[in-house]
Amino acid sequence: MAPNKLNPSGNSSLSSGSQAENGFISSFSLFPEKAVQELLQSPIQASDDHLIEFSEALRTVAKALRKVAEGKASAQAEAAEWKRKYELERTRNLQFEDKEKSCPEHRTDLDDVKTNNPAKQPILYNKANSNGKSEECCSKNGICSHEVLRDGKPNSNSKMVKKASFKLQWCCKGEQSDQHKHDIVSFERGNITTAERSSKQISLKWESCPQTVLILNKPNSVSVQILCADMIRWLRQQKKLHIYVEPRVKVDLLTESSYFNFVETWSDDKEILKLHTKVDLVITLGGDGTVLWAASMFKGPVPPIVPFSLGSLGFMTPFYSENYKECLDSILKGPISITLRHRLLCHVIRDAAKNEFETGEPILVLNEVTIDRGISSYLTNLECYCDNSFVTCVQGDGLILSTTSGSTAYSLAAGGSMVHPQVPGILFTPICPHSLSFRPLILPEHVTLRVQVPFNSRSPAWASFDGKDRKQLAPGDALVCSMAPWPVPTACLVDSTNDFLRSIHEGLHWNLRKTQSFDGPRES
Ligand SMILES: NC(=O)c1ccc[n+]([C@@H]2O[C@H](COP(=O)([O-])OP(=O)(O)OC[C@H]3O[C@@H](n4cnc5c(N)ncnc54)[C@H](O)[C@@H]3O)[C@@H](O)[C@H]2O)c1
Ligand SMILES: Nc1ncnc2c1ncn2[C@@H]1O[C@H](COP(=O)(O)OP(=O)(O)OP(=O)(O)O)[C@@H](O)[C@H]1O
Repeated sequence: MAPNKLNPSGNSSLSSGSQAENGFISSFSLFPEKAVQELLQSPIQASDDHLIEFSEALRTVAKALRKVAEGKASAQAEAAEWKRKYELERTRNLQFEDKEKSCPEHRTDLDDVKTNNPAKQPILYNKANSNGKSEECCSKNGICSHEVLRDGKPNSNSKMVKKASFKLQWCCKGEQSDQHKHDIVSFERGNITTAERSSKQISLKWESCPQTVLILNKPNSVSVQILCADMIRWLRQQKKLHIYVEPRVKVDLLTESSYFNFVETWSDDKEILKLHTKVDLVITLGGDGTVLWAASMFKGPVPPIVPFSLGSLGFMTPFYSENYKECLDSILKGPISITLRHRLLCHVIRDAAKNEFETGEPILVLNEVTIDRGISSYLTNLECYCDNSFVTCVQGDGLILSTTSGSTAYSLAAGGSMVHPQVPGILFTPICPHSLSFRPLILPEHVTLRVQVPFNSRSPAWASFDGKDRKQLAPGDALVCSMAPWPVPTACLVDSTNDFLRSIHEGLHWNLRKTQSFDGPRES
């Protein structure tokens, strides 16, 4: 039997099987094949026309739906941006109000700062010191936390030590400059906050001595445990510092010796939220993962981090543990060259939520947020919007939204460019896109990105944050992401550029090639 529209395979046994089950088909089987085809010719053509009409209608509906989704995305992105701005402004206002209450004579100058009067910005205010002498708080080439910290309310907890004050300075090509200093970085009570991002070399100078250090260890490492105990003894005996460790580390230390009774920790995870108000300096003992862990503990401002390398790669860990005493000695004296590593603030927005504000806690990432297909074998289908514009639909294994610090991590493996960590920007890197023309992008730091799992997606997507905390994104859910106002200040061994270049040379053997010899053909 030849193939035809009713029986494309031409398989007669199949059609006879159908006859038994289906009276409609069996009535057609009484006609000869040609007659059946003639009979069906005109209705099938008609139904083809209907199909064409129907598919055109579907296309129009899809277009309209895309428009609606774009409108919704743009409204939600705008709402997220306004929420971020509102929260930032509110925090600042509360801090200013606190200060005004505790120090009403500063009202005029603070008002100038509040209203961004550039003429008044560089100098915060002067205040009589304990000897009655006038003391300038903020010197010419930087901003300092001196006054802010000195004015802080006395803490009810007698064990609490006030945070050390410090001054931030930055320079361009070796020259110090205080231009834009209040636009770029500000801090209240010793917490660093960025209003805009700086691309200059930044140096931190202590105004008073650091007194409290938090040490974070990579787990399950004997060498880290030994180094940590040794470092704590030295910091206590030689530097008279207060020391915090994680509860698990304190247990290990006490098992070793009751000498470590003085080491402080926390019993309730809520106390972690207040750590930034107590800690002057964070020391990490591990690899890049421990720096990511340290950053994740601070949901707002982050104290300066000194990362010691006890891992295999160490892009963010420039300090060698062998000479930790000299390193810490010089860091505690200052000044320290620092890299302000920008973070991304991510919100998962559930379609079931009635509005943006019903969604879960925002998540901060230092490297990247990844949206991938998880265990599903289907292509991801992710609609991406940047501010109010449709960017593209990602069809492939997924998408990485990375900071410039994370550009040497997962994004690099997916074909993204390596970017100096001090460059402000968001990397938009597809993972195995099923399209030859999908090249990675680098977007400016001020944009809000939205990645939406469309309702017609064949499977859910999965978001993970610095390689952790996987969350399912069901069809209709979205992830909104923008640059966070709280960078992670990490101490540099030399400076941010030297450290970055050293890490790509040593860590990745970047552009390593034998030099061509002079011995050979050359231009005459
Ligand atoms: N295919 C990949 O390259 C791949 C896959 C998954 C996760 N990752 C990365 O691992 C990170 C989590 O790190 P972890 O230590 O918790 O997990 P991990 O122990 O699996 O280590 C992953 C590796 O990434 C390196 N790394 C981390 N941050 C880096 C950075 N900013 N620059 C260069 N290398 C970096 C680490 O040194 C480590 O060698 C994620 O944020 C992601 O960037 C990479
Ligand atoms: N204090 C900590 N508590 C819990 N987990 C931690 C802590 N510090 C690090 N981790 C986790 O342990 C894992 C390994 O840490 P890290 O990358 O520092 O060491 P590593 O794997 O030996 O280094 P490298 O990746 O350079 O070889 C990471 O996933 C990190 O998130």
